[in-house]
Amino acid sequence: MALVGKTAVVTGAAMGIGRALAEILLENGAKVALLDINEAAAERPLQALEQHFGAEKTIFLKCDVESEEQIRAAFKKTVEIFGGIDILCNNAGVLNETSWEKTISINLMGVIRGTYVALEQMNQLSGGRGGVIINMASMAGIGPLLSCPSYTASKFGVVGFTRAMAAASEASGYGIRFNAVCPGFVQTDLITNIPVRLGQFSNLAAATHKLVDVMGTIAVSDVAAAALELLIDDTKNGEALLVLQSGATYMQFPTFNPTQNKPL
Ligand SMILES: NC(=O)C1=CN([C@@H]2O[C@H](COP(=O)(O)OP(=O)(O)OC[C@H]3O[C@@H](n4cnc5c(N)ncnc54)[C@H](O)[C@@H]3O)[C@@H](O)[C@H]2O)C=CC1
Ligand SMILES: CC/C=C\C[C@H](O)/C=C/C=C\C=C\C=C\C(=O)[C@@H](O)C/C=C\CCC(=O)O
Repeated sequence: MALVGKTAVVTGAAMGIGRALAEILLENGAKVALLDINEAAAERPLQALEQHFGAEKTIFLKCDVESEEQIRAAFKKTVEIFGGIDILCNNAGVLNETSWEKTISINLMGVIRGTYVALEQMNQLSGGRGGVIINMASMAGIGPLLSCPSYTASKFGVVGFTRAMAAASEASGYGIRFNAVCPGFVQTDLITNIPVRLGQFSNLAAATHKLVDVMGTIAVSDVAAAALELLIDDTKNGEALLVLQSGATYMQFPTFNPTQNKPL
């Protein structure tokens, strides 16, 4: 899908990966609604994006992805201003093993909430224009990160939800592609203060720091470039794209023969 003239919504867009997603979408000709719970953090990046791409191309909407009401209001405003929604990047996420219910509510339920509300606007079966939904998972959605079981569960959930929605969309004719991005460690605020974020698993902080050292970190622009590939390539649906220092790799998952219930 060419992005010129399209409208995108990015959650958690005030900083980090979300901000980079907004930037690459604008660079490729889309209009972008930046949604975030943190209005103050969005102020400067928004000014910079407005200066660079034009004030008419961006809008900031305060929105907590834990609230279906706020998501619906933000999407409605986006449609009023930009005329529709073609792309949703469910990106907002936290790492907090102490408030693990919140981690699940934002990282997994936030993706599901955002998707279901977006379907109201995007689903071709209900008058929408179709499009693409990108969900920000993690390498911890492919293999377990020992120091963050709840975070890992949230990201496994995001990968599973994305793949199931992709199949549902194809079978039903929503006209929407669904893909997940699974980055390794990325240079953002989320990988600071790791011991505090790990809560009862803070004894595993050293092992996690060691993994960061071994794997290295990637830049937010690497993640945005991977997301762009999934957005523009119309053949991609139900993919989980692992993004590491060594490059991006499409994950292979086992397939099952439903009649024999064993791996093909
Ligand atoms: N930094 C990393 O190493 C990796 C991050 N990810 C994922 O990428 C996504 C973005 O993370 P980063 O940019 O690294 O984090 P970040 O902490 O730099 O940015 C997260 C953004 O989400 C916003 N946010 C948090 N809770 C929210 C809520 N309830 N509603 C709306 N916005 C909310 C924050 O205000 C912030 O602007 C997350 O889903 C994260 O799990 C995935 C793999 C690696
Ligand atoms: C503290 C957590 C910070 C950020 C979370 C973020 O989403 C990044 C996750 C990055 C890595 C995920 C690792 C997943 C590990 C696994 O799959 C393990 O089962 C395998 C462990 C190591 C493989 C790497 C290696 O040593 O070659």
